[in-house]
Formats: sequence, structure tokens, C-alpha cells
Amino acid sequence: MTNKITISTPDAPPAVGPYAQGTQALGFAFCSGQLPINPETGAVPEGVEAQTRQSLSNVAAVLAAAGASMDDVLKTTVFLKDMNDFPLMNAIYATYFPGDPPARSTIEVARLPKDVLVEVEAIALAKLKGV
Ligand SMILES: C=C(N)C(=O)O
Repeated sequence: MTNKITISTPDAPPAVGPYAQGTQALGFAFCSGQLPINPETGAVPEGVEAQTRQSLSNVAAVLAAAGASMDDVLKTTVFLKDMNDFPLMNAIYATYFPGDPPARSTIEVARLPKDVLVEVEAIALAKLKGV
């Protein structure tokens, strides 16, 4: 028996591989790396600013399905295709965390699924369930 709960929501894009949109256990929610895919259209917007916005909106949707919000985020990881996009990504990212921002790591990677420019994953506090 496991206390692991799978997070699943139509408000974020479905996984593009064998992983859950997120998981939840012991008061924490783990949001998989969110690609900047619009969950309604399946489209990826142009440019790192729009892509950062979409990825973070998808993170928020996954966390909402776990009863958590962006205020509950403890740690994120941002994967960037090009570290030159760091300032543009930061400008959008900051609007999602207007209060105390969470811990974060930003990593430049050679390539991301769907050849997107950015992907964001998150760990957040969530309501205790399944214990
Ligand atoms: C997009 C992902 N989170 C993945 O492929 O793991």
C-alpha cells in the first residue's frame, strides 16, 4: 500500500511521456516539469516570455489540482534552452511569485522535449491526503 496520490488535471497539458503531471504525499506536491503547452489547444506559444508564462500557468494548474497554490511553492527548477534568455525568463517568473519567492535552480540544457525553450518543475506544500 502506498500513500502516493497521482495528480491529474485537464487544466494542464497531459504528460508527453511515461510520467504523471504530478504526485502528492505527506503534505507535499511534486509538479513534473511543465512544458509550455497550452492545455486547451495543444499549441506552444512563440518566444521565451510566452513560454515561461505558459509553463508557470501549467505549474499553477497542477498544484491547484492538489489544493496548493503558487504561494505554497518551496522549490522550483527552471530548465532553459539558452541561458541568454535568463533575464526575460526572470521578468515573467517574478510576476508569479510577487511575495517571497521559493528556492530555485536554473539550468541550461542542450534540448528539451518538443524543442521548447523552457520547462519548469516545482515542489510545494499541499494538504495532507491519503494518510
Ligand atoms: C516533460 C517532462 N517533464 C518529461 O519529459 O519528463
